[in-house]
Amino acid sequence: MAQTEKRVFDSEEDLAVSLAKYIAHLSDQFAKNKGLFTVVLSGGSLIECLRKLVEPPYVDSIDWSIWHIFWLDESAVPKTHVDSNYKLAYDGFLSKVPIPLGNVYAIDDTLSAEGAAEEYEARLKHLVNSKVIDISAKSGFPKFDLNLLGMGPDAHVASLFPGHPLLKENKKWVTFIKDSPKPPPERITLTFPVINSSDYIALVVPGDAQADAVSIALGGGNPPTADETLPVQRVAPEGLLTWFLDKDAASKL
Ligand SMILES: O=C1O[C@H](COP(=O)(O)O)[C@@H](O)[C@H](O)[C@H]1O
Repeated sequence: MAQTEKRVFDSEEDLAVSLAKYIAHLSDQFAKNKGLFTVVLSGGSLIECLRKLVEPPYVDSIDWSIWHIFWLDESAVPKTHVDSNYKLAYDGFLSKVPIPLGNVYAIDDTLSAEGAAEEYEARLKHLVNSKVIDISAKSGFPKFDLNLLGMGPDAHVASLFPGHPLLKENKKWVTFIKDSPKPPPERITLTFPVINSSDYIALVVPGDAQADAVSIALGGGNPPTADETLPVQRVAPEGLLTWFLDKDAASKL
């Protein structure tokens, strides 16, 4: 069982402030101990929750030069498309902080979903060889320092959806889906073994739409189908899992 902590805030604003402090603290810790900080970004509401990080005091105190940015999942659409997780992250976060361009590893938007997944896995392997990304001694999968996860109302994380065979992928680092129940249908996603090799995972969940899923994951409730755990219930990092909930998301706990 992963080491887990739960933080509940009165408002989404308080959640965003605490998330910025948490990330800034980890960034300092990795700057001192490793000189590098590998960070994985989700799409969705996560990016809006990072808004305090691009404001003083954090924007000025963080050593952005050590940050290396990766994507948890991406839609198979051009980077200019409204469904692009790259576009969301660029507009809301990356364009506001001085992370070196060469440290931003976007998923290739010129390839098919299958091709982009293969290319991203090859790129991650290259970055392991060049010692930008660690490998977990325990799992043999890439080990990111911080994984910033969101969760959908159906308890999906990344592009790993309830009941989908991809939940059980245990060999690939990066895979693709062509029948996503949430549009757009074609997506690229990191797999659970990679997600769970992370040193730190922040599961950032604002809003009441996710309250049922939160209550199943944290309150011991039953998943909709008894024989199938929800995607979020499979999140169990080697390091520390911290839930960031506002009071609406935690309302059914
Ligand atoms: O489709 C996606 O949804 C999840 C959850 O999004 P949210 O808006 O409900 O927080 C997101 O984490 C993922 O990156 C995205 O592709």
